[in-house]
Order: sequence, then C-alpha cells, then structure tokens
Amino acid sequence: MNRAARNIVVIGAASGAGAPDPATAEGPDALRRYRVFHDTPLQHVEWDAILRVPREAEDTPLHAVAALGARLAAAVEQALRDGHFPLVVGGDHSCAIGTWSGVHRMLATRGPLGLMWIDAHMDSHTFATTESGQIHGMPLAALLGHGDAALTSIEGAEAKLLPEHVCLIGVRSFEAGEAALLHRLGVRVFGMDEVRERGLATVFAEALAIVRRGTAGFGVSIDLDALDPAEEPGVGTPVPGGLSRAELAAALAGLRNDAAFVAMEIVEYNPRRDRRHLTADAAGALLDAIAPPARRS
Ligand SMILES: NC(=[NH2+])NCCC[C@H](N)C(=O)O
Ligand SMILES: [Mn+2]
Repeated sequence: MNRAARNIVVIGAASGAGAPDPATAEGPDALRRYRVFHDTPLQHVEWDAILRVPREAEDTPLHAVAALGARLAAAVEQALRDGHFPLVVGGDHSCAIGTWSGVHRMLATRGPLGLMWIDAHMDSHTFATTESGQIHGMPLAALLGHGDAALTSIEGAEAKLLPEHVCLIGVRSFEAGEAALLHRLGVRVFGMDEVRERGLATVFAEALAIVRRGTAGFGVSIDLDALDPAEEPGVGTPVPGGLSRAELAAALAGLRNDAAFVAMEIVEYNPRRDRRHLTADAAGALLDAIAPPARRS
C-alpha cells in the first residue's frame, strides 16, 4: 500500500524514567496540546493514546522502561495491523525499544527491519558500559540484542535489528564503550563531521540504501537532539553543532509515498526547555515533511 493512503496514527509514549531530566515524559502531552501534527486534505493524522508507565512498574527505571516498552510495542503492532503508519512520540529515547520491537514483530514473517537512527548520541550502551546509568543511552544496543534481558526480550528474545540493516546519522557525542560495540558489530555511523563534509543529502541517500537492502521495510527514529540546540532548545540532552530543521525536513521529504517506510518516531522533546514552542514546531515540521502536501493552496 502507498503510504499516502495510510492514516498517520500518533502514539504518545510518556517515558521519562530513562533520562536524567524526567520532563521529557511531558513531551507527548505538550505536543498534543500545541497541535503541531496537522491533518492535510491528503493525509489524515490522528492522535491515538498517550501511553504511560503502569503504577506497579514505577519502582525502578528498568521496570518502568520495560513495562512501557511492552505496552508501546503492542500498540504499534496494532496500528500497523490496522493498516496505519505509526508515529511514536516520546518521551525519552528508551521508548524506542518498544516502538521497534513492535514493528519488528509485525514484519517478522516477511523479513528483517531496517532502521535509520538520527541522533546526536549513539544510545548503544549496556549496563556494563554506561557511564551515566541512564537507559535512554541504551535503546539501540537493546534492539541489536545487547543488554539487560528486561530490555532485549520485549516481544521475544531475538535481536530486533541486525547490524547490517541499521545506521546512525548526526552523532557527535558518545562514550568509548558504545562506540566499541557498534564498531564490533559493523554498524555504519554517519557522524556529524561526515555530514558536514559530504552534505546531508549524500549521507541520507547512503543511509537509505543501507536500511532498504535486504529488509522487508524500514523506519526512522529521530531524537530531536540531532537538531542544533541553538535553533531547537527543547530537548533533554542538548549537544552543540547539529542538523538544521530545514535540512533534515528536506531529506525526510524523499521518503514521502515510500511504501517500504513503515513507521517513524520523534523523541526527547522537553517542553520545559523549549522557547516559544520552537522545538515543538520542529517536531511538526518533520512530520509534515513525510506527509503528502496539500495540493494547490
Ligand atoms: N537519547 C538520549 N538523549 N541519549 C543520551 C545519552 C547520553 C550518554 N551517552 C549516556 O549514555 O548517558
Ligand atoms: Mn537518543
């Protein structure tokens, strides 16, 4: 099915236990309140639920992330089964474990999942390598099958991603342990230096080839901290020197009407650090980029 024919269903994931500043958990509610995700005459966009950590799992961050992840995986899988295009909105990036475990489950009978990870960070730690202890620094490792079983076994114990189908774009802050894991696995990392040297369009085309090759479908996980915090301050863990909203939107626009593009995720919006909805508007612009534009005006 052509993606243009699919409804975009926005699923909020109020994850905050995976990050040092829990205010990212307020991200989905703020983005819904600000109405940044628009319907167009050609694209129906509708909010589904905002999922939260169940009471009984609030005792530790690991329980919270795992329990919310399981809920989210089920919701994402259902949206796909209903023929929709899920847009998951975080919350801290630990929610990615749930999002892509759900997409993996849905695609599993057809083939592997490709994933483009657009982020200032690698998010590829395990508890053995993390320096901060924060689970939002771990979701990509978990999806690749590395880390605590509570994180790697959502929707089954198998790895949800194979290294050859994954790539990262925009990285400019990481620690040795996670870089070593990605290097050992052979995951392609397009760091910010390479993006600046070669241009985002070139890098994005190569990234797209990686996530398409040999996969049954691909997704994009966008950490808003990939963007430059001078332009977009409303994120949990800002790092200077990122992508501009306009260049990322232009690259994403190439995915419009792409039938193999199955789901997207936008995470780490922190309304308390935002200025005048700037970063909230960026989230809206990134969704607009992949939705077919209104014809005429
Ligand atoms: N999704 C994120 N914002 N992750 C930031 C991770 C930062 C750092 N590498 C850590 O592990 O703590
Ligand atoms: Mn991240």
